[in-house]
Amino acid sequence: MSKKPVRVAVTGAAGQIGYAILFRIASGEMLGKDQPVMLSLLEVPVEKAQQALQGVMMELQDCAFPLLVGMQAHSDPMTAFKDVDYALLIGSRPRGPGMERAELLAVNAEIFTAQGKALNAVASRDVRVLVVGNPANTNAYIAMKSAPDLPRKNFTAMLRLDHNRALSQLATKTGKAVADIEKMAVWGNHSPTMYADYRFATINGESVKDMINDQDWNANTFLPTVGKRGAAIIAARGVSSAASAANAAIDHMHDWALGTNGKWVTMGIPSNGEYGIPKDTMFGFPVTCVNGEYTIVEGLPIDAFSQECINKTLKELQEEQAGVAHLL
Ligand SMILES: NC(=O)C1=CN([C@@H]2O[C@H](COP(=O)(O)OP(=O)(O)OC[C@H]3O[C@@H](n4cnc5c(N)ncnc54)[C@H](O)[C@@H]3O)[C@@H](O)[C@H]2O)C=CC1
Ligand SMILES: O=C([O-])CC(=O)C(=O)O
Repeated sequence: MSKKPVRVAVTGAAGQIGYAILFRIASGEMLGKDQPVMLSLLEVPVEKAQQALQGVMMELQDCAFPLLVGMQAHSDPMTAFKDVDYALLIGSRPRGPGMERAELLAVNAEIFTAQGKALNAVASRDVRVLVVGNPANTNAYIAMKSAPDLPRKNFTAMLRLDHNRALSQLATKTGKAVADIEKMAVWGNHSPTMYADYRFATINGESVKDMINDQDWNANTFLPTVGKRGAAIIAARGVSSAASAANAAIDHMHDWALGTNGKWVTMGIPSNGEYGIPKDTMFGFPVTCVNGEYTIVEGLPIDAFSQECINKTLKELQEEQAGVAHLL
């Protein structure tokens, strides 16, 4: 018997990432090739955006995806999020010329407060939320805080792009296959302060740290390359990463919903105090997933260099959190 369809909301559906992700969700790459989906697509109530969204929907229709059993365009989160099982919050306000960080945080706080409240009011009580729109961790924190009737653990932020970037850099450095790398971890904020940590990583059981054996490369090449990759892509393309961001969002939701078979992945999730990260901080942690639930990989030793990196990214997140506290 075929599975009952699930409702998937995507915000910013007519944007760059929207265009790169919707076709993959509809083809079953996110939730499985046996899982029918209904898409609930949210865009701003602006004629140009709504018209562009209609165009994307025409293309989705033209793909005749067997798993796509329904789709609707929306301009109000209260209708877009009705009964949704999964919500990918991609649309957000980008930083404009001369815009201060505080101003960016404030305009996004408004968007994610409204969307958190709408999820709280109308989404499935089990909705799983991924925030992609930047600043992703703080936007996810705002949405979580605005949805007190939903489980905190169901709000997550996207660190998977940093995780995947780190895997590729390590594969290139070691000359080994990405698929053979296990136990990668990325800690903290989706920003250049994130700490991509390969101390526990293995390739066919061998330690990646021992294989590379170069702390200077770690501190002065690897970490800045992964941390500043978003900016490097903007410099090269003129616009920010979209296909790789969409791919990371697919990976994040896929693994959360369908499990990781014991493999570690990175998710931005609300802390419960693990590794000394204050409760509720939306922080990148290594996790494993089984049956729609994630579990933090606990008990990893944190050396002095790692602690310094973790403290730095935590400090930035706490400053972002403090910057929006009066709006929550
Ligand atoms: N967490 C991560 O790893 C990454 C995050 N991003 C972030 O993802 C976001 C989206 O990126 P793109 O698709 O390239 O941007 P884009 O500008 O191409 O598209 C964003 C879309 O969101 C819509 N939008 C804005 N506010 C909205 C709201 N309140 N409700 C519904 N829709 C809304 C806009 O009309 C626009 O169509 C940006 O904030 C970007 O910085 C991008 C790459 C990686
Ligand atoms: O840097 C940006 O603006 C987009 C982004 O988050 C990334 O590519 O990691």
